[in-house]
Order: sequence, then C-alpha cells, then structure tokens
Amino acid sequence: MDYQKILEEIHQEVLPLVDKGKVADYIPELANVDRNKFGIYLLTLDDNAYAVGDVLEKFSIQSISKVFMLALTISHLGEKVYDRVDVEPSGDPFNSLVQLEHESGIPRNPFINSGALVITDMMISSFADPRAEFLEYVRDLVGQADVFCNKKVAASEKEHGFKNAAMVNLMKSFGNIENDVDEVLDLYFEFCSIEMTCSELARAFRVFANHGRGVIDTKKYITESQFKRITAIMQTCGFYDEAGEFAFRVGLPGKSGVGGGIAAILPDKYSIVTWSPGLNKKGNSLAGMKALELFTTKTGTSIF
Ligand SMILES: NC(=O)CC[C@H](N)C(=O)O
Repeated sequence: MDYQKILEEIHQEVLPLVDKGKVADYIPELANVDRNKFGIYLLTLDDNAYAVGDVLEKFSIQSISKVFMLALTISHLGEKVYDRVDVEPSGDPFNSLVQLEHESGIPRNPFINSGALVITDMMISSFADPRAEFLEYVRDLVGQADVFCNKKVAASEKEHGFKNAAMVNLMKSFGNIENDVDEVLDLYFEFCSIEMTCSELARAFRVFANHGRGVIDTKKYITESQFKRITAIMQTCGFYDEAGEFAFRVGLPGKSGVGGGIAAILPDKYSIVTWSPGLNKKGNSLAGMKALELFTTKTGTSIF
C-alpha cells in the first residue's frame, strides 16, 4: 500500500477543515498556537515512517500524557490502581464534576481529568521524585532525551485551573487523594504541559502498538495483561464524551489532548499521530479526527 500517497491525499482533503476548529483558550498559553498547523505521522512496527505537514514541531500533548501516567503507575503498583479509579467511559466532558459526587470521589476512568489527578496522587505517594521518574519514563518511551515540560503552559493552566482544583478538593473530601491538593495540581499541570512532535509521540505510542515492548530498546514497559487493559481503556475512554464517535468513525484505540494532538495505534501494525490545534465542541481535534477517519477508511485498517 502506498501510505505516503494516502497521507498526501488526506492532507488535501482535510485542509479546508484545518482553520474551522477552535483552539483551547481556557489555557491562555495554548490560545497563542497557530491553528493552521497540521501534521500526520505514521510509524509502522517494521520501522517505516510516512509523514505530511508540521510533524517536527513540538506541541503541548496535554491529555495524551494520561496514557503515559497510567502506564508508569500500573507498571509500579499493578492492579490495585483500579481500586481508586474505575474503567468506565464517562459520557461527560473531560473536566466534568457531576459524576464524582454521585460516585463518592472515584473517577470514571484514568483518561479524564479526575482520573489522571488520582493517578498523579498515586505517583506522589509512590516515587521519591515523581517529576523526574515521569520524564525519564517518557524519554525512554520516545528514545530521546530532549522531551520537556513547558513551565509557561503549566503556570498558565494553574492560574485558570479552578475546575481541576475543585475536582481534587472533592476527591480529597472523599478520602481518594492522599497528598497535598496543590502538590497534586502542580504536578498534573506539568505532566499535561509536556511537548512533543508528531514523530516523537508516534515513537512513544509504537511501544503500545508493540504490546508494551520497545521496538528499538526491546525493553518491556508493561506486561501483556497491562497492555490489553490500557488499550481497552484507550478504546472506550480515550476521547472523553466522544469515545463512541471515535470508535464509530475511526476504529482505533487512541488518546486526544486539548493541544490538538491525537495518538492512535493498530496493535501489531502501527502508531499514527495527528496534530491540528483547532478543536471541535467536545475538545477533540477537528481535522485530526477527520484525517484518521479517512486513513482507516482508505487503508482498510482498523481493529474492527
Ligand atoms: N483534555 C485535555 O487535554 C485536558 C488537559 C488539561 N491539562 C486540563 O486539565 O484541562
């Protein structure tokens, strides 16, 4: 299959959509990003790469970071992680508070904000230096040392992070947060502010496509059972209240972020990353989602 040609066709087809989405402006630093950016990077397990557009420019990966946070935490703590965070799709926006009170401070899943905040709390309790531990883990997954948090983005989010603060406080009142509320928030914002290019993200996600084993370093990052579960959560919960729509239109496990990135995998075959900062109403990249829908349709590759 001529993947390069297919990516080029898709690029032309989604171009009219690229400036139609809305950049996430509830984090003021992210509002400065040029919404005309667009890139797709496809990386196969047999180490072929295909790319179009702005694939070598770093962007804020935001919620995509939640996959790395969960992987690192379950690889240390195992199944008991799921005592404090459930694995059901929320059907609600990523920053919603409504279910949390009804469900006694147990977040629906690790890929919405409340879930990732609990995971951050577990990381603080488990690691002497969770910041360093996390960065090292992500750098290993990417196979590259120059992966950093953007302190300006983290600070900008902290200044306006009232809903996230409300969530941590509510969960703390139910006894599901062990550490200091501000410490949890600060670290969570830093984890979200990590910047990567499409090609770096594709390398990190290829490890998940390869059942948790590094293709280059051959290191086993998560067990086979953990791989199965993380992939299932990506499939059912990776796109907030649009997880059903993503499965319906694209048919790949993946994760989006409000920085406009989407990372998806076809296990045993490839990882694919799109970046286009304009978001739809649910907070997923408008052109990115369309590009992935076209990709799985044109190539006839999806998990279904
Ligand atoms: N959906 C996202 O990418 C949200 C992440 C963002 N840092 C937040 O907490 O609001």
